[in-house]
Amino acid sequence: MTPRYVLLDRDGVINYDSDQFIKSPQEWQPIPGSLEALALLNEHGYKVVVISNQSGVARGLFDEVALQNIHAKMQDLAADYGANIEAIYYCPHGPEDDCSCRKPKAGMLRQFSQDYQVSLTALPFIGDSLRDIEAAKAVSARPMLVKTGKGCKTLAANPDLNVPVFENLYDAAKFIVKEK
Ligand SMILES: O=P(O)(O)OC[C@@H](O)[C@H]1O[C@@H](OP(=O)(O)O)[C@@H](O)[C@@H](O)[C@@H]1O
Repeated sequence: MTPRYVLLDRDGVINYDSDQFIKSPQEWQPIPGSLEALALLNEHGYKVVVISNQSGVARGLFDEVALQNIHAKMQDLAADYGANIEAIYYCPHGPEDDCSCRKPKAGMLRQFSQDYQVSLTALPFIGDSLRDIEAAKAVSARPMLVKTGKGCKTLAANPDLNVPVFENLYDAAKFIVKEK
């Protein structure tokens, strides 16, 4: 059976976000229910892929070793719930770097599609920011907004978004797995 995928933003969706960035494993703390959400998706045949902007690298706030250590903690805690994150794509560049991978550009989504030979059309992409939604729409994926992280601010600033909105990742995961 061809595996199905769900794409996730990281900060503000899986873990608490911070205006000071998430700079270390100690600062990476899961949002309640998010690790259970990963397990729920896996149990229903969905593989989970993270798509994340990490401009803190370009800003010199942390290096890629620290980022790898953060992701090792995320994977370890997910495994404690029987969940697995299939892949993590991140953009280490800053707003001024004019790269092709920083959301709202869709470079990371396209790279995933190429790596896994998976169509992005209608693929769920769960995020908390407008740039997550825009990146999804750029490749005809299926944006879904959560109200955690920057989600409430995103909703208030963009009342006509016309995307499904969920309280949190667990509610979004329940919605996805209930679909045929
Ligand atoms: O939500 P994802 O993509 O997983 O990661 C977002 C983070 O990389 C950081 O993105 C920054 O945006 P700028 O990169 O400064 O525009 C700020 O919003 C930080 O608060 C936030 O922690």
